[in-house]
Amino acid sequence: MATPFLTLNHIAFHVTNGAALLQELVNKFQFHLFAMRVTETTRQFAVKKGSAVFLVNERPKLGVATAQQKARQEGRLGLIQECTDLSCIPFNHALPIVCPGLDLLYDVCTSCSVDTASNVSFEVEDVGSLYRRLYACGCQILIPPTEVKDDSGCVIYCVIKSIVGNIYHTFIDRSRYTGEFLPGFQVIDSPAMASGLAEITHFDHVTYACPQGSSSQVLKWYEKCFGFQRFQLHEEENAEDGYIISGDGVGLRLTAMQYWTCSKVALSLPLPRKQSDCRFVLAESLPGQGRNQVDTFLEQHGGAGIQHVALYTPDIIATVRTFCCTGVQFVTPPPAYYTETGKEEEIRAAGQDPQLLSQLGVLLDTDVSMKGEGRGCQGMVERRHLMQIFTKPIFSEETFFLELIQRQGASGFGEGNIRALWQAVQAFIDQKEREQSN
Ligand SMILES: O=C(O)Cc1cc(O)ccc1O
Ligand SMILES: [Fe+2]
Repeated sequence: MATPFLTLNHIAFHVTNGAALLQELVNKFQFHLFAMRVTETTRQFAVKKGSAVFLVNERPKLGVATAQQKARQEGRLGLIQECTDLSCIPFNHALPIVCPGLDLLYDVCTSCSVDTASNVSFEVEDVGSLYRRLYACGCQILIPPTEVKDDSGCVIYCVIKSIVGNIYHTFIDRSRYTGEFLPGFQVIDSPAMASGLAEITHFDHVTYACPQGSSSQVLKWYEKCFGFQRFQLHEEENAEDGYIISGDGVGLRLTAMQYWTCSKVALSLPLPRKQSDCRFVLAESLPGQGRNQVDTFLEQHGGAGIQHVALYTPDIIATVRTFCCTGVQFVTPPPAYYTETGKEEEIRAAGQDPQLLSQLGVLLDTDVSMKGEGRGCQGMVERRHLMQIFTKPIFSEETFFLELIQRQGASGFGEGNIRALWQAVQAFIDQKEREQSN
């Protein structure tokens, strides 16, 4: 079976209060609200920054739907006011329309009772053939290929369930659609906020929190169904075990995978294959290491799911500075991180200011490798850098958070950063638990 070419279209949330998450993404993370769909029972908001698009799905208000349907049948109700109060949207734009149809479009309602990021949606060339492949693989199909049209054309999409927790995937062929987002959405003509000093270009990776021992099965499923391939995060990583980081309170196994995307730059034959920009990381805790953030996620989320999404920024310093002013809260790395032997020199060698990084809580790791070795010439040391920071959880539970990442040549993850990020998240969770028990 030919490997399907995928392009990330959007990542969708399912939340109880869509307007609150919208506010957070727009006001704090400076995403731009560009399309929305409001029905009698549900609201869907699409926001973007660079090529990173989030879709905020508000859980349908089923009680309201039933009462309203009844009222309407009895001729007691015209347009429904209750669900269309969008006064919290920080833009002046035309009053929202009430679209026909009660359900969410391009998604399904997740059974998850807490707020969650649960759908990674891809653009594909041929939904029909992908659907046949997925059907043959025994995938659970939630919405078979379905056509949706509006004045700008039509798309075909299907939705399938991943084997990981509450994660779904929507596959969309939008080759016959010229609109901004997807049919059924009202495009919002609001000026994009100047991205200014907080530029995000794309999603760098999506990390799933998985139960212990499940990563290899998940990897096999994604390989079989979508042609994903293993991606090595670290040169010392073992093919069977993944990248294991343990000791000093850390007990983490990471396994990464990537999909193939068809380069849109040159569509000449042979069909160009390009590694995806966005990778998938499977994170599981190691046995016997005590309480930890992956298991906290599984407990509070009610099972496996998307633990975090990493947003790529070409200037992490400027982005973190801006986000601190807009009210984004970041976890604090262990203070010892910046005073470790050699860290200051390492940061300086990367062209960064150690004091500034420490003030902002940005982590920097270096991947050192030999270049030109074994070819008769003298090996040269090549240093590639990686800077990262994690936000505090976005919802009220210790579940989903965002990451900012800037890569300077390094394509994997460094152990120092993973340890420090783990400890930073753990310190936050432990502190919150202490506060709650007092
Ligand atoms: O960043 C990642 O995708 C992996 C990761 C997960 C986690 O729980 C803590 C640190 C870390 O680097
Ligand atoms: Fe990450």
